[in-house]
Amino acid sequence: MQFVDEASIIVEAGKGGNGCLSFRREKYVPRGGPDGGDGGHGGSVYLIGDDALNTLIDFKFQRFYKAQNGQGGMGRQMSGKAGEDLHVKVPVGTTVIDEDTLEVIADVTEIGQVVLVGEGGRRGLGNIHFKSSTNRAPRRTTPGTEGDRRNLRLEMKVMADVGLLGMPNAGKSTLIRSVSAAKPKVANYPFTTLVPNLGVVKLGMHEHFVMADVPGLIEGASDGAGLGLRFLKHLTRTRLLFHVVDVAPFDESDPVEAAKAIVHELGQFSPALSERPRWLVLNKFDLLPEDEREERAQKIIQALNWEGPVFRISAISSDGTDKLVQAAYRWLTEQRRLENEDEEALAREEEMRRRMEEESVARTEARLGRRRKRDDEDDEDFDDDDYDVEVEYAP
Ligand SMILES: Nc1nc2c(ncn2[C@@H]2O[C@H](COP(=O)(O)OP(=O)(O)OP(=O)(O)O)[C@@H](O)[C@H]2O)c(=O)[nH]1
Ligand SMILES: [Mg+2]
Repeated sequence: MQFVDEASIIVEAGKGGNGCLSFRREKYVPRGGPDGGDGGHGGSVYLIGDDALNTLIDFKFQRFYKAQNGQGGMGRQMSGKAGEDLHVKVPVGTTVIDEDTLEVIADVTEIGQVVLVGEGGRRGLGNIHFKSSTNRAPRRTTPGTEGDRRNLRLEMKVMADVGLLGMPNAGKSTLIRSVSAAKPKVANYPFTTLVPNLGVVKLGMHEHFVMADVPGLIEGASDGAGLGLRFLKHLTRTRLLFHVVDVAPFDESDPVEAAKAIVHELGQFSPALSERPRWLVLNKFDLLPEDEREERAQKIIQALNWEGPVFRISAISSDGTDKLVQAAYRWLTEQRRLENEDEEALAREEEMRRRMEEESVARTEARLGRRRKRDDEDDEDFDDDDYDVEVEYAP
């Protein structure tokens, strides 16, 4: 799954300091010569690639970046201090675009890569420079020039490694809140999540993976019920799916039926996606008395003929979530290693992508057919063009 994380910022380099107009004034030295010093150059703004950052979220809170102005020149031939440069850290993988000309200024692809985005203003010259044989008392100076000011758009493509799948209210957003810094809205009603959310799950300094929370699915979604299946396509590029099941729905609906419905909808939407590695994540165990838990788990596992990994968690109290994300991280790392080593695995992955693309084309065609039939219906929901989603951060 590919999300585009975006931010708009303004960078402003420092103004150059003005040159100074001054004459020597000392006792016993009448009519001293010019001694106005130069201004200092304005500080420049640079972006620098940093691998400790994974998202552009910080730029939503701070939009304005200004380097220091150069100091003005002073009497007694003293130059002003240059303004300090400003280095703004951006995640590796950031594309920098001039928002006014839409020109791509740079792709930050390496750690420590430095990109000049705002050049500091030039210093002004003091009157000391303008002394000549004909003019011994020049009153001329030059002003410092303005620093560059630019509106920049930062864009970063984020791939989600793990996608969450489940009924509305299953606790998907609660899970992502508990294991990452993302804070999507959580509420006890269906369809709380309306747009996909991304969370970066950190396990250590450099160990992390990205998890995507998408709106819940319900039975009939493949025919357009609820929010439909359009969000599922965002899961097609994840490596691993967590099927989150609420083991104790508050409306006392049957968790087994709910779990089956998801598997069914997934198969309807995309046979290829339903072959993606998937783990069963049984959630809200805290709501069951201890002596009923295992029985409930077994019931769901058997009804689904489930043979893959199963995790029992309580997203709200973070019970079992550490184990889950650690297992996922190990699995993802192993998977990447295999893919790097094994050309066959790579080819399988390519083949899977190709199939998903074909399916997507077929779905679009089928929808167009349906649309022609009922063209009075609201077809906004069936827009296939929103493949790239802007990442939504909760405030
Ligand atoms: N007791 C308990 N409640 C939970 C747990 N996980 C989630 N909930 C509650 O279940 C409700 C739904 O949680 P959400 O995280 O919003 O569910 P969701 O799957 O994101 O729902 P949609 O966005 O509507 O698809 C909220 O009231 C949560 O507080 C849990 O482990 N235990
Ligand atoms: Mg949600």
